[in-house]
Amino acid sequence: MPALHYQQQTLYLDDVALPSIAHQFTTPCFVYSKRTLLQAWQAYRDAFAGQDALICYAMKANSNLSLLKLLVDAGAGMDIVSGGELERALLAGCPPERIVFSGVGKTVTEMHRALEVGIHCFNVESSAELDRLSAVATRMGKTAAVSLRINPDVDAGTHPYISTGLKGNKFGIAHAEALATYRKAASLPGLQVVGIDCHIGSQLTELSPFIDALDRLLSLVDQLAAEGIVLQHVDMGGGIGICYDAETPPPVRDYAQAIAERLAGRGLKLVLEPGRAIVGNAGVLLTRVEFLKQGETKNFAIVDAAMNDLIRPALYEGWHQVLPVEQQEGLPERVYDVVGPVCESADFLAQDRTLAIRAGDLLAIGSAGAYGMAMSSNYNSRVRAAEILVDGDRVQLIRQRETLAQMLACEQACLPEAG
Ligand SMILES: Cc1ncc(COP(=O)(O)O)c(C=O)c1O
Ligand SMILES: N[C@@H](CCCC[NH3+])C(=O)O
Repeated sequence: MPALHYQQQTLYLDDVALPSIAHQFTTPCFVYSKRTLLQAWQAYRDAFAGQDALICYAMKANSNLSLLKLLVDAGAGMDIVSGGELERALLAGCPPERIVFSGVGKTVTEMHRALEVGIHCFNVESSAELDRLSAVATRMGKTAAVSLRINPDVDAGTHPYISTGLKGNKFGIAHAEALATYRKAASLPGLQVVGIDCHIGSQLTELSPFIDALDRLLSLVDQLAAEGIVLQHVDMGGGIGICYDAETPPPVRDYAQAIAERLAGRGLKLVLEPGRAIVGNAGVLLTRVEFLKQGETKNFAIVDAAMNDLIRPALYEGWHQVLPVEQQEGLPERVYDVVGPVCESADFLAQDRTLAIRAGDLLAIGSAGAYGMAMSSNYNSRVRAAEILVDGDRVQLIRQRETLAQMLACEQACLPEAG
């Protein structure tokens, strides 16, 4: 049984009817399937079981503590990009030696904390970052394990805003600079060079760009070894893309096999940082239609979720499935833009969808588990949505809806006393 399915015209996530969730928790809210989340994790774990692999879930995709804990308990490491994410990983019980720290702008404070707890590795993205990390580690009397993120200049064929491995992107160290930067890293105090990494983009639905990038990294590994800089691991960054619509991403087993063939006999450990592939299809955004409105050239379904809850359509023209939660018979089908209440024309969740709906109906926005809640904001002073986990027929609140008081607290605390 697929996680999302209709039973007598009502949409269920696993064994839970979605109207009951809306009734209990109101909308908008994110609803996740524990079974789908863990299946996606296990697919990665099983595919790489024969290799010496550390799979670090990229929590930027969804950093809900309860979901992190489920993944940590299932054996996941964590890929983090900030001090905040580090604290989340630790709160979820992730052993520090299973944490890798990515990102172009790590602060002194973040480096200090990561060294203090003893993370597995820093994925360093520039020569200036090497200097800073060396200084922080030396001051603390520690040694920082370092991997250099190399920008392999491979076209990932994904949306330009989520492509990261091209020359024009801010990420990583240029391929041409790689050897010189490794020499520098090897010479600095407080650092131990252990790996090489890349991340060429997100939502890749073909293997060839990953493989091209790996081949470029391995050629560097060989050149470094010839100079006496022997690496222990190669980190291939994020996971394979997911199916939002009609995409046909390759099975992770094929990816694992292609990597295994290339790493055979090299004695290199593998690190991976999948995010979207683990959590993307485990979640839906549940929303209610407030009004139907006929514009001059378009019909609008105005819903209570908005771009502040799910920004992917506005930001990258991300396509998400829209499913009526209760299918109605006898209603006319119309083509709608599904839009939110935010004052932006880009505030749409879907465009040009044929739906048979009425005001008051519930809609489920599909594949909203990754980069949904994690990218949400308070724009238009909207509170952040609740998050709910479904486990078979059980329902668990895993994040309360933010209250207005919570949203206002940081500013209210700065207001001068009345009087
Ligand atoms: C360095 C790094 N690792 C991992 C990821 C996770 O990528 P994905 O969600 O596509 O698996 C990202 C995001 O694109 C990233 O920037
Ligand atoms: N946030 C993006 C992916 C970029 C991930 C971070 N490098 C998305 O929703 O597709």
